[in-house]
Amino acid sequence: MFTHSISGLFSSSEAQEVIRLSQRAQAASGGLVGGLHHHNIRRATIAWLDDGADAAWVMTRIVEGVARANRDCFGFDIAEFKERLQVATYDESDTGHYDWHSDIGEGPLARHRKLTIVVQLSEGEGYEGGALEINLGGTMLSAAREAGEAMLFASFMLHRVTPVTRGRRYSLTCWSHGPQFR
Ligand SMILES: O=C(O)CCC(=O)C(=O)O
Ligand SMILES: [Fe+2]
Repeated sequence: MFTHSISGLFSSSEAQEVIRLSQRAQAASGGLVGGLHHHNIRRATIAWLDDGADAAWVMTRIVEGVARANRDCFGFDIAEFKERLQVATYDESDTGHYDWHSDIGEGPLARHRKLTIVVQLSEGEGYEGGALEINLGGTMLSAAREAGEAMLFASFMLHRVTPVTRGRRYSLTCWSHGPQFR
């Protein structure tokens, strides 16, 4: 299997705190970091968590979760975390979504992505739609919706976020890197 979930990687108050840190990062940069992706494939606002002292615990928790899951389940050759933590906001106002895609791409970083981890930051009752789905080739796996739940999958797997039809969904995404799959 190329997917694995971790229940309660963050508590719901920790998830709230991550949202707060991302809003502060965005305010500090005049809202321009990452910015708004507004096209047919993806409609979301992106912020990157700075690695200042009060956000360092977030990365530590992610690295621990990924390392444990990789040891127990994936066994991938993972060497580094080369990208900052991404907080995405999908809003009802523009039916935020992310169509089917793989996280492995042409770029110097995207080429070396091995494992993707996505953490739910919003409470599942706070929005409708906005489901993170992973295509297992015929069957679909829906990620748990409670705040703090983590879903990990091989970065080459197709996944999507269905349109948010009510409320707002925040998610935290991080990629780990290593030698290209072969
Ligand atoms: O927000 C999510 O649940 C998924 C984000 C994602 O797939 C990505 O940033 O590549
Ligand atoms: Fe993705």
